[in-house]
Amino acid sequence: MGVLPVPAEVRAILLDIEGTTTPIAFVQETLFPYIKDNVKEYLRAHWEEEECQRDVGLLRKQAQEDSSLDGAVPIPLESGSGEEELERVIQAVVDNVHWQMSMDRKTTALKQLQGHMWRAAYATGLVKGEIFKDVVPAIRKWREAGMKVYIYSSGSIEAQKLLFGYSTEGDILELFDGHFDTKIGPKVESESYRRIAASIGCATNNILFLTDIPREANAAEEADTHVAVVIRPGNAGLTDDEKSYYSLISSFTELFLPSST
Ligand SMILES: CSCCC(=O)C(=O)COP(=O)(O)O
Ligand SMILES: [Mg+2]
Repeated sequence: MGVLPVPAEVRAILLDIEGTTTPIAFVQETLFPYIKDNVKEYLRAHWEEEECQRDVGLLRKQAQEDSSLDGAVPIPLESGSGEEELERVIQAVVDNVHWQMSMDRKTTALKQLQGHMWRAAYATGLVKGEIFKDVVPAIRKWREAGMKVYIYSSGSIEAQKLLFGYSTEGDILELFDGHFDTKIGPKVESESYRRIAASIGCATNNILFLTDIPREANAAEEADTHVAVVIRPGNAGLTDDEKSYYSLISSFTELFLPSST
């Protein structure tokens, strides 16, 4: 590690969040416990709202797709009215959310609900999005050098905007030219990177993707996107093969842009 020259053809930097811009500990020890602790109350309070019903509908559909998986939790339709019936369905949603989270599933259904639930946590100041110190100054420099900067996270776009809008560095949403989540496709599938390039309006090799997860780096690379794996405190260790194969950085300041002499 030290200095990583950015290929001259790169026009856009695509950033993962957890383990890249943000400590894994913040996601695992602050954001996720908030969901586990509050999901039942949230569902009770918002059940009649259209957005909540859409989220439950997505979770129910996902539960049907997951029905053959070990430990899968089905979500029944409400049959009839009454407090007891409502509680039965809400409990099934809670159990489903807990089950998905126990495996750190990245389903769009789970991520949509999480994004909606975090709104109150950020807006009331209970939670502030943690950002590594090198991130903001580096992105400012990249942008000054004419680079476009995008986010691609499994967290929903709404959750991404909350994290950066209410961050330890203030509201830094202006630093990003756009956001992508799993609605464009999973991060471990190369087609997602082709779709992102098409959406940005560039070729896949005009993009440099920074992530902590080798499987994601591999998918991006298969689509001919440049990649670097980010080593941050608390990230999962890499194998020796991964360490020697991928370009590695431990701080965004290690990226060297051709025009930043
Ligand atoms: C952006 S909100 C919290 C992040 C999250 O829910 C998640 O699953 C992290 O995934 P990433 O793709 O950013 O590693
Ligand atoms: Mg990550």
